[in-house]
Amino acid sequence: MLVTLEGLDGSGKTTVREGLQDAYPDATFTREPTHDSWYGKAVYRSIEDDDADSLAELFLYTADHAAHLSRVIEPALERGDLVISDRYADSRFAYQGATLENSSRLDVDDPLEYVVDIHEPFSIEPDLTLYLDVDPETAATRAGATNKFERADYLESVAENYERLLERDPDRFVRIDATQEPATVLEAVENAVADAVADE
Ligand SMILES: Nc1ncnc2c1ncn2[C@@H]1O[C@H](COP(=O)(O)OP(=O)(O)OP(=O)(O)O)[C@@H](O)[C@H]1O
Ligand SMILES: Cc1cn([C@H]2C[C@H](O)[C@@H](COP(=O)(O)O)O2)c(=O)[nH]c1=O
Repeated sequence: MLVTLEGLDGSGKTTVREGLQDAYPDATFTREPTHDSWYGKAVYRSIEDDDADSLAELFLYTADHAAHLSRVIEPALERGDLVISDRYADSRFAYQGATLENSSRLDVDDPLEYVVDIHEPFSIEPDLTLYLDVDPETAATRAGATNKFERADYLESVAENYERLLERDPDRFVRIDATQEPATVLEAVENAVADAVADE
């Protein structure tokens, strides 16, 4: 089973992941951008570059996702592991959908749909996606505004895209109010994962 954690920067994904590691010690925990591949390193170079080409950046993230799937996710799912990924394809739909909406690099009506379509032929849809819901101001403050994505005005557009994704896929997403105390957020997440595992 593939479970993904999604949300704005600073929404608390890392905090939740650490709690889930205690509850599910045998699960495969992973993340995007990946931390242990040259594809992920290329993505982090792009994140640090305020002038990065937005279209090139989309394909860097997508290349990292392709390698992540073949090297980590697919083998773990084939072993029968519970796989929990801190960010996954929805981050691309929401973040690069927002970046490309405000750029002249792509001549399409709906950048979010374009990014979804790119993934369709090769990616795997998660069984469950936990959306840690915080407002953009709280997200930017918590994240510390250390890179170009962690600005409240940009995160506003990203949050709108996440709302579109939740609307189009209500059975896959579970919305968690991530402005609550960390322990309450973790409890809600653990309950949602336990329900999904029990239903499998
Ligand atoms: N529920 C919460 N209430 C208040 N503060 C929180 C909560 N969850 C996390 N934090 C704090 O917010 C900051 C960001 O949390 P965390 O690193 O878990 O978020 P993240 O979603 O992984 O961020 P990023 O996407 O930027 O890596 C940390 O200082 C963390 O202690
Ligand atoms: C996977 C992915 C991530 N991003 C953005 C979101 C963050 O601002 C950075 C790095 O993520 P982290 O969890 O804070 O380490 O990258 C993105 O724009 N598109 C993606 O597909």
